[in-house]
Amino acid sequence: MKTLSILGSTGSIGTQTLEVVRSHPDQFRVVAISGGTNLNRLREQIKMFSPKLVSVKTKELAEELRREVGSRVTIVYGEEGLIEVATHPDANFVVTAVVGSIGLRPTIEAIKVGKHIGLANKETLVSAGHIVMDLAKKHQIPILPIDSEHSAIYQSLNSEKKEQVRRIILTASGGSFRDKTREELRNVSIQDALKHPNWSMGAKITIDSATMMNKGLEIIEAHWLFQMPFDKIDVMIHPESIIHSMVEYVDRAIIAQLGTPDMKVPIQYALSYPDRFELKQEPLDLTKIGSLHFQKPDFRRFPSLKMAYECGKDGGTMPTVLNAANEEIVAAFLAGKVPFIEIESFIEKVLDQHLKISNPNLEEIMEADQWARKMIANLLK
Ligand SMILES: NC(=O)C1=CN([C@@H]2O[C@H](COP(=O)(O)OP(=O)(O)OC[C@H]3O[C@@H](n4cnc5c(N)ncnc54)[C@H](OP(=O)(O)O)[C@@H]3O)[C@@H](O)[C@H]2O)C=CC1
Ligand SMILES: CC(=O)[C@@H](O)[C@H](O)COP(=O)(O)O
Ligand SMILES: [Mn+2]
Repeated sequence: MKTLSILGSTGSIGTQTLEVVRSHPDQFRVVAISGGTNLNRLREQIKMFSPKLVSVKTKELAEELRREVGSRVTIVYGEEGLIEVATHPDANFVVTAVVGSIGLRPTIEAIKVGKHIGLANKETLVSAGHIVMDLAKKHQIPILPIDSEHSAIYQSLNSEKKEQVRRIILTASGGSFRDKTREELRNVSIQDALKHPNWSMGAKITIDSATMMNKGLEIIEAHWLFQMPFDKIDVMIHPESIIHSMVEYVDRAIIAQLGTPDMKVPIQYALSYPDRFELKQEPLDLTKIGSLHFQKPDFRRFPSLKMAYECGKDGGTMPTVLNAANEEIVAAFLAGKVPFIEIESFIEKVLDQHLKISNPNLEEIMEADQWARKMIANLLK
């Protein structure tokens, strides 16, 4: 039986993780969950899954929830609350489905106390991949990818020798505005940006898909998860999101994982690994789809991709700053403070001013993260 702590249980990945748990009650039990501000969803989840520990974003929300649930559930809050959820002694597996680099410290603490990790929270690896992967190696902790592309790669690598991999090919839908020129991006609305063509996801990642920063973050995520150099990680636009990613081997064989766009597949795979469990879903019928399409991405159209490759290769605190600046400017876009077309130029300005620290420790990572956030705030004034 896997006993789970779920960081971000009220979000898109969190709720789908709980659906997987519900369909296999004999395999999984929920021990601890965390949400941010969505108390209604947490109330439902407490009723349905009876966790021992629940974390929320603020002290006030914790007090409100505590009054309702009494002593049968422990309620905690803030970053320390996330860490308590991630390290709960009764859990053996942590699903990191919180959004943003706030997931970093809880993931690190979970690894230190021996929890296996199902990782959806890509910002953690982008921000401090070297620290997280070194710790996982030291404590012999498996990090199972939940991100659909990385799950596809994990399945396609199938324990073949790393030296025999020629390249990883990450597929990308191209996001909400794939066929628009940069000129046409000038007047797009928040609502339009939030309409992903294939996936229903949280707001932040949906905007990242539209700028293709999501793919940029995924390049860095793949670098750390699979220990691949950046020149062996390619991106290919594939509008249908049926091929979730591929691995090309030295003999030119390409192995891919396919499926309808449904995050329950990679979530369940991470939870059930090394087994596979039944998943009730319409089967993929390629004869109904008929044809699949592929394009090379244009770096001028999607400057986030270029920035991500450059920051990944530069290393040190550059990816940390890229990620934190992106989180802040996407939040500003979603709050109506900045037009979509300007997202990348804000990030570029912050990167230009950053004095890189090579091989940063956790404290230096946190400082670089905070510095980038302040820089965006100043630029927005
Ligand atoms: N959605 C998807 O299909 C995919 C997502 N991912 C990755 O998974 C992660 C989660 O994405 P997604 O589920 O879409 O995001 P959502 O926005 O749907 O959910 C985010 C979760 O994080 C919580 N949260 C946000 N801020 C805080 C905070 N400051 N403190 C505590 N909790 C917080 C939210 O709580 P609340 O809502 O209660 O405020 C919610 O539970 C991201 O890193 C994303 O890149 C990767 C692949 C696919
Ligand atoms: C479902 C998932 O893993 C997302 O990261 C998805 O890949 C986003 O789609 P894009 O390919 O548009 O970034
Ligand atoms: Mn993805």
